[in-house]
Amino acid sequence: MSRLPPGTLMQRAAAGLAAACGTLMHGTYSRRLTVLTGSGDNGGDALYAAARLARRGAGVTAVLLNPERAHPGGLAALRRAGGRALTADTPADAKDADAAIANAHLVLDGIVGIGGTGGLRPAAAHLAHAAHQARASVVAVDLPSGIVADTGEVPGEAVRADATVTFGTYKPGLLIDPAAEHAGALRLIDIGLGPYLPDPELEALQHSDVAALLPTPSGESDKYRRGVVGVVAGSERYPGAAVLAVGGALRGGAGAVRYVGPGAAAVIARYPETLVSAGPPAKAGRVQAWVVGPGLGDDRAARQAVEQVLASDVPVLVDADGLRLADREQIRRRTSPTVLTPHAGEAAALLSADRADVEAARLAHVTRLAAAYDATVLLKGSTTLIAEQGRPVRVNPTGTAWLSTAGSGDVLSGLTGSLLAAGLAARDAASVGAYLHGLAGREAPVPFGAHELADRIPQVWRSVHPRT
Ligand SMILES: NC(=O)C1=CN([C@@H]2O[C@H](COP(=O)(O)OP(=O)(O)OC[C@H]3O[C@@H](n4cnc5c(N)ncnc54)[C@H](O)[C@@H]3O)[C@@H](O)[C@H]2O)[C@@H](O)CC1
Ligand SMILES: Nc1ncnc2c1ncn2[C@@H]1O[C@H](COP(=O)(O)OP(=O)(O)O)[C@@H](O)[C@H]1O
Ligand SMILES: [K+]
Repeated sequence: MSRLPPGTLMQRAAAGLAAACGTLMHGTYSRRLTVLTGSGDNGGDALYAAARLARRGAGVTAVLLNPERAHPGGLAALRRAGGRALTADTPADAKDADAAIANAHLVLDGIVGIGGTGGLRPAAAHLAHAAHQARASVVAVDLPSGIVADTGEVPGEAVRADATVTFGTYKPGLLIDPAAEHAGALRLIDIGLGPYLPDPELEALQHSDVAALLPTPSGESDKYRRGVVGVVAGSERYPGAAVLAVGGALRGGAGAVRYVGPGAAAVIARYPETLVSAGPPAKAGRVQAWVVGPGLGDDRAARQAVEQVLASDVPVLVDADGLRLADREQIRRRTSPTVLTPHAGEAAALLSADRADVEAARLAHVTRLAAAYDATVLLKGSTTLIAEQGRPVRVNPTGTAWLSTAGSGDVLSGLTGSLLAAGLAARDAASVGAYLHGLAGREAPVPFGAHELADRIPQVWRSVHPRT
């Protein structure tokens, strides 16, 4: 801001916002736009954008939450363009304000942006509620008011938007649930901040990033050089978990999958290419990474298997029952990478916290878990996050709620373990595993069973990396 004439960034933001709204309303003439206006610069962006739309023929009503502190330049511009302003808490205006929201084609949420703290105050919450009830599309300016921009938490009432037009850079709250669910479709407006932004605290891989990380065999390759992944999963009671984890592992780029446990007959029946050993893991042949835990149960053999795998000197992925059985100090002492893949309930148990608190504050909890275990942690659920101490947290941009089906986590752990065996760093293996798994969930015809996810991986692999 200090390098540019005053107001330049706001004008850039308003121009981008007006263009996006014009597209969303399919034009401006005879369109009715209502602007919910707070007292900060977020309201200023909204008012200047509305003034541009009013000049192009839209009928604009601004509802001011705090008239004395409404952005003066923005309000003057709106009035010059023929827009009208109402005061939210004046009884004479309140009815007109409700009508303007109910009859609008589009409602702009300019209540608060990155300066907001806490949930919406009552007057703002009333307008947000009215907008949600109305037929209008709701477009949030920079972010849906009431969410925490930096964390994705929603501490109270918040706007529910159909789309969010955000400026300069994505905010964590637009990418992490529960806040991300309030944002709708995202549109980023470049206002020239790029060269001046600090390193991100949160990052999301794109197709090209994933393509560059995918393991590809070369002329020198043989099955051992490609990496062998060992899978310790399943039990007499849950043989299916072994099949699903091996199914994921066979599609993750390792050269061979070695299965250790009581589910060998079921595994071989479905995947004859699997190498099987009766166990325990310490007696099985050499592997380049282990996956331990899905459907393992919690008897003595299971406990011993987890301990032996953690005692190895190769990367280990611990999932499901493995998370309950693993000793925290043993994980902290390991010198090879460890990846933990809890869902919110398992993460809560590991941290002695409440599941609901984990789901309400995913970023804080995944970060805490990575520090407490000195491990790479992939927290599953409506938003998947991958944390490792000292590195930006990764948020997975793929996925669908259809993935919440029994056994889908088993496929993910096999897949991710295979990427580890193929030589990816722990954080990359977890991010790429979640990315492909989430794409498979989007591509598979719904409703699907977890084994269909595994079958879908080669197709999404090729869609990410067409030359394979
Ligand atoms: N910083 C920048 O580089 C740019 C910022 N811009 C805009 O400026 C916004 C930030 O503006 P401000 O820092 O003025 O802050 P905001 O406009 O986000 O909000 C601050 C105001 O809202 C009130 N408020 C805070 N929490 C509230 C709550 N829970 N319920 C009701 N009212 C509440 C406060 O009293 C304060 O006056 C950004 O989100 C963006 O829209 C853009 O104009 C582009 C450039
Ligand atoms: N609401 C949701 N939206 C998107 N993905 C979800 C949702 N709920 C669960 N998932 C994903 O589905 C998978 C479920 O894994 P998990 O909880 O381990 O189930 P299981 O133990 O039955 O295999 C994970 O990849 C998780 O991220
Ligand atoms: K807003």
